[in-house]
Amino acid sequence: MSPTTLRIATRQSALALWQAEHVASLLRAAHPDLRVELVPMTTRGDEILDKPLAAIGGKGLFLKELEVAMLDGRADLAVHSLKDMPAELEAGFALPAILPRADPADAFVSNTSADLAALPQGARVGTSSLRRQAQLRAARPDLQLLDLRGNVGTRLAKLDNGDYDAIVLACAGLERLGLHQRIRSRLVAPAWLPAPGQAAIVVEARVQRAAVHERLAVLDDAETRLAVSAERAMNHALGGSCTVPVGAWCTVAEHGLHLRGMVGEAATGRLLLAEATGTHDQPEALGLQVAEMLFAQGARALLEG
Ligand SMILES: NCc1[nH]cc(CCC(=O)O)c1CC(=O)O
Repeated sequence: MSPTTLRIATRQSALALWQAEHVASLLRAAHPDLRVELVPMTTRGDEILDKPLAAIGGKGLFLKELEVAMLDGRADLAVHSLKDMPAELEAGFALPAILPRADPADAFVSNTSADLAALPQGARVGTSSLRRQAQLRAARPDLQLLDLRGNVGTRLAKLDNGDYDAIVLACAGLERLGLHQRIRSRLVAPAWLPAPGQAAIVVEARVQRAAVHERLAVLDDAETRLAVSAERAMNHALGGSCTVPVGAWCTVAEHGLHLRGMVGEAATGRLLLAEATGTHDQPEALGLQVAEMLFAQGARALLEG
């Protein structure tokens, strides 16, 4: 029997709520008979704001409570930013819908400088992402890199407060929150790589709930699924977690896929880069191939810190 109500588990940050509401309205439009409700909740990851994510257990912290709600029957699905998902899904869960990707670029945000090159010598840049730190260090070894965690709004407030000369955020998140005007310049591939899965919103549900999957199928974007499958396969092969600086960017053309991958070292700004092309039917094989190329360049030493 097809469900008549779908309850969406979501975190309560402004970005998470926007994304859950976005999925809800797409579902209501696709299925006029369906009731769709949000079930907002707080996760461990939202509560611990004073420590780097890597030190407190990583990305799974933002998912656990939402997955428990699905297991308990308090929610039917959960909406996430794909880049916040661990490389490996929890057993019994699937991603029945991957939405069309937004702008995957990172954003340079500053009240004083127009872009990275314009920052004064020794300027203070805030980001807790090791991937962003490594690429900042590579481009501008002189910069002072400072930790910065919290929701998008919190990070912007700390910038405006004068704690930093610039910060780096995802363009997609700023656009969703109506903060497009905060983007001073875009940090774009191939010179700057986003996180695997950046700018893709995904819907998670229990594997066994086939009727829920049927309702969600209409939201799935085949091209985005191909691109992020390659990026996530690469990240997974590299042992990907948020404790390692990994960037990935896959483009999809009629004749095939093109994947670029990066493993970096935040402390030195050393970057290993690799790229390869593959076919539409084997995005994971392409991800593995680029991971192998990075290992051949010595990625293991960087990944093991
Ligand atoms: N780590 C938080 C997070 N998770 C997803 C996004 C942006 C939206 C997306 O990538 O879909 C952000 C904010 C940021 O990195 O600036």
